[in-house]
Amino acid sequence: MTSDVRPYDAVLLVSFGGPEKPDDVIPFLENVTRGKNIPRERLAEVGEHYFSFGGRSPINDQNRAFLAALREDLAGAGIDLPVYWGNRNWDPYLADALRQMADDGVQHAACFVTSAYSSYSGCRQYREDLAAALADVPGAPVLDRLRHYFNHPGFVEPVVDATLAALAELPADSRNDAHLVFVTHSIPTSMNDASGPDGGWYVRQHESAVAEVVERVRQETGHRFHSELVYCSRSGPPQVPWLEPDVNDHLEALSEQEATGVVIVPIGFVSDHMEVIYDLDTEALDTARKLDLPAVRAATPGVDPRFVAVVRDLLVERAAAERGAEPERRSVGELDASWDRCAVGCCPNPRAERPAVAGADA
Ligand SMILES: CC1=C(CCC(=O)O)c2cc3nc(cc4[nH]c(cc5[nH]c(cc1n2)c(C)c5CCC(=O)O)c(CCC(=O)O)c4C)C(CCC(=O)O)=C3C
Ligand SMILES: [Fe+2]
Repeated sequence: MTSDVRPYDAVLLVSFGGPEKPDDVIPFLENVTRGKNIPRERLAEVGEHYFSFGGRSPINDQNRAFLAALREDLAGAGIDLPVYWGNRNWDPYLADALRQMADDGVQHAACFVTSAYSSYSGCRQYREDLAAALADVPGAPVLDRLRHYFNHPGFVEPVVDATLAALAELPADSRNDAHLVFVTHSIPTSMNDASGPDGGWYVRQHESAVAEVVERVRQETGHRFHSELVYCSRSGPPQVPWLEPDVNDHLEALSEQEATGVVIVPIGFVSDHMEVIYDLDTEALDTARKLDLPAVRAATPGVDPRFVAVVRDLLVERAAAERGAEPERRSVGELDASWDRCAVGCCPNPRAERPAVAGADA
């Protein structure tokens, strides 16, 4: 039975954090954008996205649900480990979680980050913020980071099922020529060019996940759908190039090409973040409506039991590797299972170097 998790004595869920009431919105945005080159107009605009949902991001509730499901999953597999939760940008902060862990005598924790892909924003920035939190907390545990899971079957399978379910919701006569529009968070092209150990991994990992979902949808439906990888939530000054096309521009192009319908698959997001409920459900679906283009947004993995079990699989896998074994590393598609420790210089900070945990140099 694969329940040996030595040397780990805790799991830490590491996430972004989000505001929970209107008064939180501005301080949260200040936390996110400190030291970043984000125009004031963009900040005001993003603030309005949060205010239009009552000043409350869905992300913390998503993480609470994930924590509950994860505790149940581990207990069900006979793994008796405490699970903690800390965010980069909002309460409960990473340092709060580490303080609690130190008080509880935790010595060696495995971190699961709610970002599936490699980039400075999705990887090293979390590792830096964990290092900064460690520096604030005497007696905090040693931290390892569980590997990227964009190509773990427990992530890919829920996305496939969600895509099939969304396809079934399209009007029957628009289904066969529908496009699968895979969406992820845009980042500066320079950040993609530098992502992973030798560059380009952010897009490469997405393309591999997309290809695998499209192939599995073909196996299920007997039909290879048109598909594209596009982007949402661009920020930064207009003269700085970010990954394109934007999902709204892409929908317009599809409409001009007389596409019959689209399924919007938020492949870059593990749960319903503000980007999903605003940038996709509010803005992109509105664009599609104006274009008279039938569109359905596919669900995110959220608390799908297969996705929750990814944490356990990676925990058991990494624990075995730390004990010197050679565990099976599950992955699907053309890329191998991702690395356990990021190489020195992996996903570099575009501004200034800061200490980071859990790298090859740790
Ligand atoms: C790759 C990536 C992910 C996915 C990986 C991961 O999940 O971590 C992600 C997630 C998220 N981004 C989020 C929110 C924001 N991101 C911003 C700004 C930025 N994101 C960037 C990239 C990413 N972001 C970048 C390059 C910037 C520019 C500033 C900078 O260089 O850092 C801003 C500032 C305003 C704006 O400029 O839009 C906000 C408010 C939330 C919370 C949502 C909620 O509340 O539900 C989540 C999960
Ligand atoms: Fe990295």
